[in-house]
Amino acid sequence: MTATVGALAPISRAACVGGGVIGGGWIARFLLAGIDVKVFDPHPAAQRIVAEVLANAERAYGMLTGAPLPKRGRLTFCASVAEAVADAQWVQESVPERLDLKRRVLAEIDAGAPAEALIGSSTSGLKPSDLQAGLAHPGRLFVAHPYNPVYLLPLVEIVGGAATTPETIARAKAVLDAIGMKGVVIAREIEAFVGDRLLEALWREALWLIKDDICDVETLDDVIRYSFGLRWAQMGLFQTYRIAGGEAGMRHFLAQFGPCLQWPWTRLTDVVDLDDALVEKIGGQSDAQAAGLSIRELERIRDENLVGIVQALKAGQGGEGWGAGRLLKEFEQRLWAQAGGGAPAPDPTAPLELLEIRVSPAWIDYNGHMTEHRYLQVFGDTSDALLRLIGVDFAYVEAGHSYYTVETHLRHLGEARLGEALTCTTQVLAVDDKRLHLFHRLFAGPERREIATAEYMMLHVDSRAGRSAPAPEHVLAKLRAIADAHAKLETPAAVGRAIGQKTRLAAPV
Ligand SMILES: NC(=O)C1=CN([C@@H]2O[C@H](COP(=O)(O)OP(=O)(O)OC[C@H]3O[C@@H](n4cnc5c(N)ncnc54)[C@H](O)[C@@H]3O)[C@@H](O)[C@H]2O)C=CC1
Ligand SMILES: C[N+](C)(C)CC(=O)CC(=O)[O-]
Repeated sequence: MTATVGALAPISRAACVGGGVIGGGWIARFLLAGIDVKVFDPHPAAQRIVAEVLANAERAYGMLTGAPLPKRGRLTFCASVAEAVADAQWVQESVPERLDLKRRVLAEIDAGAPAEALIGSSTSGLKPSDLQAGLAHPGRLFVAHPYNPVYLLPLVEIVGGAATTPETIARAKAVLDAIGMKGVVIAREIEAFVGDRLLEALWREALWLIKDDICDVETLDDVIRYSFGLRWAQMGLFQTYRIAGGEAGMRHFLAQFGPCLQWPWTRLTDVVDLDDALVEKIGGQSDAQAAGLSIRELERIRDENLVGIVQALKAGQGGEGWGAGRLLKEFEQRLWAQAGGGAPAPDPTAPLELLEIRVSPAWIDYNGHMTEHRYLQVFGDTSDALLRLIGVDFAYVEAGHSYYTVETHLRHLGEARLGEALTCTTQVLAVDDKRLHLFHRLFAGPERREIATAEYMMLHVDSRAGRSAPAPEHVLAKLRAIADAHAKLETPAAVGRAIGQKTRLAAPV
């Protein structure tokens, strides 16, 4: 992003021990929150794998938000656990799911990390008390169980063991909240916590359905993704079933479907034997379902879909946001608040670069490229970025003043494709005590193809009185500084152009 802020969290240094599927996701999550990360993973391809996950994460963030993310943290690969954790404020352990291995690695982390460092384990099911056994400082160890992909899915189950201090839990929650995650504290430790208890039940049942030839893996996945999978992204199990009880709600639902629990609707108590034949059956059907797409390609498709879902949820509940969408909205507001204000340093040789974003999946129309109203959104976001730069931020608007757009002339010059990087620049053409005349230009791709321009007239308003009003001197001073610098730039040929102008000029023939 062009506009960046400092690290968001109460921490600025993390260590990740294990950089596989989940460790790689944590690394990306921390780095993109502006936190420096040191990594230890003995796998010979660890650096390549982490780089690929990070590239996917950056692509996804570019599509997810136009808010000013912090400057990316520094990534360092280390030769030992001790070197990785030596100055860490948060250490995240993500080594394979084996108690003996985790205990050995956690003992090394505990011995090498500063006394005040938090130590989270990504374990999917081991109890934190079992991980704490033998540690010199067990009070700072807790389970921080994330969901794949860690850089997009916000939930972390925070589970304390017998020795974990309440202060550790509170500090862990504060760090996660600050980096846009949702740390939920699980009241009592239990193997597999809450999420994996539920997933394990579904997984166990699914394996039986495949083994017993009730359906194949693709049919099973279709049953989920065309039905309750869609519901679960926005409401959980209980709220969904409350609605399913009709006007009488949850009590009626329990009365109607409670007896089914006694019927043979489940084989959950039996564990399926994952013998070679079943592994081969599932593996073969899964290969066919993937239709040649690599894991990285599937990850990118998954990420695009998740971005689209979270963005839809951001617009939910009348624009207030809902669930994971509301969390994103609140996170973005904090990012804007942290980035807002500050004296502009106008570069007299060029228009201001105020916005960088990638084309989101939800922005693509039936023509296969960015749909027209998203151009206006990008230009609007660019105007907002300029306003924040001159001090017209949330507090300013809440105090009853703002700039409103009164006229826009948008020209479409080219197309933008899914995932493409967009950059928007602004030239301040003129300023007086009420009016602000701007010219934005939108560029796509690394070669910066100019794909649109927008000329804006904005008016300073007293929003409570509902009429225009002069802007205060501190805002005007910042604007004039930019306008004076931009006065030396060439006025774009399209300024003042009207629709159909050329046709009208040629009409007398
Ligand atoms: N894969 C998933 O969907 C999820 C996994 N988890 C948990 O995350 C942890 C890691 O799982 P994955 O990332 O899936 O496994 P993975 O196999 O993808 O990655 C494990 C990484 O740990 C490294 N490693 C092995 N020994 C090590 C050592 N002594 N020191 C440092 N690194 C070492 C390996 O080289 C590998 O890169 C497990 O506890 C798992 O239960 C949690 C949530 C979801
Ligand atoms: C399969 N799993 C137990 C490792 C899954 C998880 O722990 C959470 C997830 O991301 O599904």
